[in-house]
Amino acid sequence: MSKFKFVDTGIKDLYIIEPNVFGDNRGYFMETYNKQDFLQAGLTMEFVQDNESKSSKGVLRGLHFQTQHTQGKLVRVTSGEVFDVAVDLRKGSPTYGQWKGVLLTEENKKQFYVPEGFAHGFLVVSDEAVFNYKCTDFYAPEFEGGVMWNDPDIGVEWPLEGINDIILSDKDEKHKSFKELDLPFKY
Ligand SMILES: Cc1cn([C@H]2C[C@H](O)[C@@H](COP(=O)(O)OP(=O)(O)O[C@H]3O[C@@H](C)C(=O)[C@@H](O)[C@H]3O)O2)c(=O)[nH]c1=O
Repeated sequence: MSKFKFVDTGIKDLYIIEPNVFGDNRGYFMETYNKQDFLQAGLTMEFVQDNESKSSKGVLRGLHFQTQHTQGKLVRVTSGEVFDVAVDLRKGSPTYGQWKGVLLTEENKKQFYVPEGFAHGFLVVSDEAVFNYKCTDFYAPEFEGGVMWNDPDIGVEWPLEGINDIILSDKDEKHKSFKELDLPFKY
């Protein structure tokens, strides 16, 4: 029996994954990844890099992708809360240009699998958040790309209530618009 629930998002290959949490008088235990269970659900990717970042409220990291060494990302939050977003950038996909957002929190322990060919980003909605993720390919800064978080054609509905300032990196201030992108991703 799989220790995970793989929830369809309406976008092919993009999943919300809910782990089975075993609580007892000591606290809890959960598996956060299990190759066999993922394989059984049709998720055949292999991970080669694990990352962690910490950010304060209002930090928005995104929307990122790599044009070569494209990365699938299995993401989760171990402290705090973020609104996590994936945008389908695969030409020929029936959901090309569409986005999906999910609240990932320390409490709900949800994970999001963002496959290759998607832009990915998140907004921190708690005072601080620690973000952890596994990637299917290595960081390749020479192939880094991004699209503006507030691109009007993508139209992500970020939960901005209670957030006075959006905090971006210099890199994230300068991304192109969706219309200006010329991407290699195929469905
Ligand atoms: C992403 C990454 C960054 N770095 C370094 C480069 C830089 O000096 C510092 C911070 O990098 P960045 O500003 O690109 O970090 P960040 O804005 O957190 O980038 C991440 O954002 C989220 C939304 C993603 O989807 C990730 O794939 C990644 O793009 O860390 C690595 O050494 N390895 C890595 O894999």
